[in-house]
Order: sequence, then structure tokens, then C-alpha cells
Amino acid sequence: MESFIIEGGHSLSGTITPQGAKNEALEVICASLLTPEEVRIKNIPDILDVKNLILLLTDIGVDVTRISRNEYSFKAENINLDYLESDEFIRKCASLRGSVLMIGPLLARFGKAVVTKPGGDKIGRRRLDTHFLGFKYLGAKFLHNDERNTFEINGKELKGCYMLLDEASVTGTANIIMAAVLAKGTTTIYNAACEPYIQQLCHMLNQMGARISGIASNLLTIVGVDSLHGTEHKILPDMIEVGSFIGMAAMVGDGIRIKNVSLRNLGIIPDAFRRLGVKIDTEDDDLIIPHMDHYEIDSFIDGSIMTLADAPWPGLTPDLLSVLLVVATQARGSVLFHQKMFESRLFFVDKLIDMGAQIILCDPHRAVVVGHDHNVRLRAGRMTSPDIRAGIALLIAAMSANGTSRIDNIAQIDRGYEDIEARLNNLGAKIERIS
Ligand SMILES: CC(=O)N[C@H]1[C@@H](OP(=O)(O)OP(=O)(O)OC[C@H]2O[C@@H](n3ccc(=O)[nH]c3=O)[C@H](O)[C@@H]2O)O[C@H](CO)[C@@H](O)[C@@H]1O
Ligand SMILES: C=C(OP(=O)(O)O)C(=O)O
Repeated sequence: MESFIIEGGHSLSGTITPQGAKNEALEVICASLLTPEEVRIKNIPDILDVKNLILLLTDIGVDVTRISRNEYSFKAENINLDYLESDEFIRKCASLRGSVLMIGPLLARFGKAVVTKPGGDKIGRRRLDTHFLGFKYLGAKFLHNDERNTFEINGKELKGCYMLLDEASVTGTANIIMAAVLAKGTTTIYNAACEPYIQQLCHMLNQMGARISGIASNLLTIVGVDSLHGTEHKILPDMIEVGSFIGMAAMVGDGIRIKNVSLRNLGIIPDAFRRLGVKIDTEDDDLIIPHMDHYEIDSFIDGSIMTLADAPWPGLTPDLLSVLLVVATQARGSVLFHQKMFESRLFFVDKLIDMGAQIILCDPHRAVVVGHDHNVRLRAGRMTSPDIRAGIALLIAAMSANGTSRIDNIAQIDRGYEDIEARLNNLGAKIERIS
């Protein structure tokens, strides 16, 4: 298992460009299963989760060609459905949350899929009810295999219908869309997730011949078609990586430009950092975060203490609360973080408390941070990355700390951040990877 050794106290300056979005990549790569024709995808991030998904697609027979570092072509002409029955398939799915996104396309095109417990972050219960309910609405039948603890899903004749989702699940919506594009008749999905990566998936599917309308809203209408054809698609910049870089620039930056961020698709993210007092300028599609000696947390108009809470898009993504929380540890003022969507994502704050941050963990969902206003620096420490976003938050904390820190289990960070130490070292950080 690899670790990072981080020498704290170096300020970062210069320009950094975000990678392609992990969560969009997982969706659109799986969408290539919907056609026997070639699908070319640009700006694919070179990260562990995506590499694992591509290996899984290769295993089931997709012809994958790497055209350049971040561009691939996928041709799902000869799919080996028997592989779905293998123990190896179950084992590989268990290491990757994104594997769940293969179900919708497999069901749509081949009338069959196998579901096992997917991997991903250990950030609380991650139920698949919305996915299952959506497939059932379309007419799929589920059979539990007690011996293997898997569900076999059969859906030879999926039929479009109206459905109201129990919650606006992101991967649930993506999966149902991909199942519905080849179903008979019209599917209407209400309470659909509508974040930019779902929008991108819909645009790509329409390029392939699908008929999806209502894109960017929570009411999608999908008129089923008989088949889809190949296409070319480019993945958006990763908004969570952009947010992580804003947090890093606020904590240890001496003037950072984040290039080509696709500002329109960042939604409320820059404003959430501004609420903590972080100054963010924009120039074309770049964000510029100047050096700040101090930043002060806003209060609400009635004078009450600031609360930052996650919510489904266009609300604040839960994936950035850990980074925002670290930034708050050095702000002037206090703020309540309310992680509503996940159950165990705030526990990493005990590591920040060990480093000297002033945080009260009220319960699994809420933490109050009382900022140091840069009067006290965090102390270096040894920690383990519990999940991808806590991992990057701890990395930022370690870069700002006094002394040399060590972060273990950095595979969690590698799941979602491409070549992170080299890119940050280019800006002046001192991070070494050891095994
Ligand atoms: C591979 C991928 O794309 N992963 C993302 C996807 O995960 P994923 O699609 O697995 O997450 P879901 O949207 O299904 O749900 C995330 C959590 O939010 C809760 N929930 C969801 C919707 C809602 O209206 N109310 C609510 O409370 C769910 O119960 C769950 O605890 O979306 C999450 C929420 O943006 C992100 O953290 C993940 O990075
Ligand atoms: C929770 C995340 O990822 P996953 O859904 O892949 O576990 C994330 O990207 O923050």
C-alpha cells in the first residue's frame, strides 16, 4: 500500500488544469455498451476508478483502444455475457462503485445483467433502491442468487412508462436513462438527478440516436429507439477537482490560476467557497485565487451563523464538504457543516482535531468549525485516508501544516485524482509517494 510524505509549509503558485470528470467518465464509458459501433471519448481522466472500469469492460469483450493518454475508443461488438456469471466479475465489481453503471446498458441491449454489491467510498450506506425501482418500472424481473449473493436481472421486453423516483440518485438516474433509451415506447422520469454529468450523458446518447428531452431539468422524457450508433464525446472538467484546487489555493496558495474550468457547469461551488471568505476572480473560463493573508466566514443576512449543507444538484455537492471544512479551519469565524446525504463522511475530522483544528463533531451529520484565522498552524500528523474526498482534504491540511505528515491508503486519493503529487509539486508542493 502506498503513502504520501508531505512536507508542510510550502506555498503554491502557478497554473493548474483540471482533469476530466471522474463521475462523467464512469457514466459515458458504460454508455458505450449500448452500441456495437465505435464510441470515441476524449478527456478521460487517468485515475484508478476509470482504469478499473475500462479493464472490466475489456473483460466482458469490449474492444478498447487507447488513442492517447486521455482518449479512448470503445467498440462493444462482441460481448461475452457468460463473464457476468464468473467469480472474477463479482470480485472486480466489488472494488468499484462505477461498475453499477453497467447494469442499465446491459439490460437495455442484451436483456440481462448481474448485480453484485458495488465498491466505492465507505461513507455510509449506499443503497441501490432507486436503480432497482426504476428497472422494475420498466418491466425488469429480479432473481436473487443466494449462493453467490447476487441479483440476476432479466428485461427482455423493457417498456417505457411514467416513474417518480424515490430520490434524485445520480447513478440511479444515469442507469435508468441508459435502460430506457432502447425500451419500447416513452419513459418519463420525474425527480431525475440533473447534474452536468447526467446532462452530458443525455447529450451523448442523443448524438448516438436516442431521443431524450428535458435535459438539465428533473423531468426527462425518453422516446425509445430500436438501436444506437457510434459517436464522439468530450468529458467536462471535474468540478470536484476544481473545488479541491480552490480549497488548496485558499489554504496554501500564493496566487493560483485554475484553467478551463467550465464555469457554467460549476453551479454553486465557487459561491460556497466565497461564503467562507475565499476570493475567487474569473477570467474567461479560468478561476484565479489570489494570495490571502486572511479570509472571513460570512454570516446569514439575519446575523445567524453560516451553515454549509449538501443537496442534490443544483445544490452543493456532498463531495466537496470535506474540502470546504478544511478551508474553514483557518478562516476567521465559525461555520456549521451539515452533511445531509451521507452518513459517515464527517468522521475524518478527528484527524484534523489531532492536527490542532477546532472542530466540534455534533453528530455523524454535523460539525462546527471555529477557524484559527491563521493565528495557529495545524500540526503535521500521520493519518489514513478513509475516502477519496477526506483523502484530498487531509492532503491539503498536511500541505498547510507545520512539519512533515504521512497519509496512508492513498489508493483512495488515486481513485479520483490524476497524478496528483506531480501536479501539485509543479506548483511548489513537496509531496513524495512511497510504497
Ligand atoms: C460514481 C458517482 O457518480 N458517484 C457520485 C454519485 O453517487 P451515487 O449515485 O451513488 O449517489 P446517490 O445520488 O444515489 O446518493 C448519494 C447519497 O445521497 C442521498 N440522497 C440522494 C438524493 C436525494 O435526493 N437525497 C438524498 O439524501 C442518498 O440516499 C445517498 O446516501 O452521486 C453522489 C451524490 O452527488 C456523489 O457523492 C458521488 O460522487
Ligand atoms: C463518493 C465518491 O465516489 P464514488 O461514488 O465513486 O464512491 C466521490 O467521488 O466523492
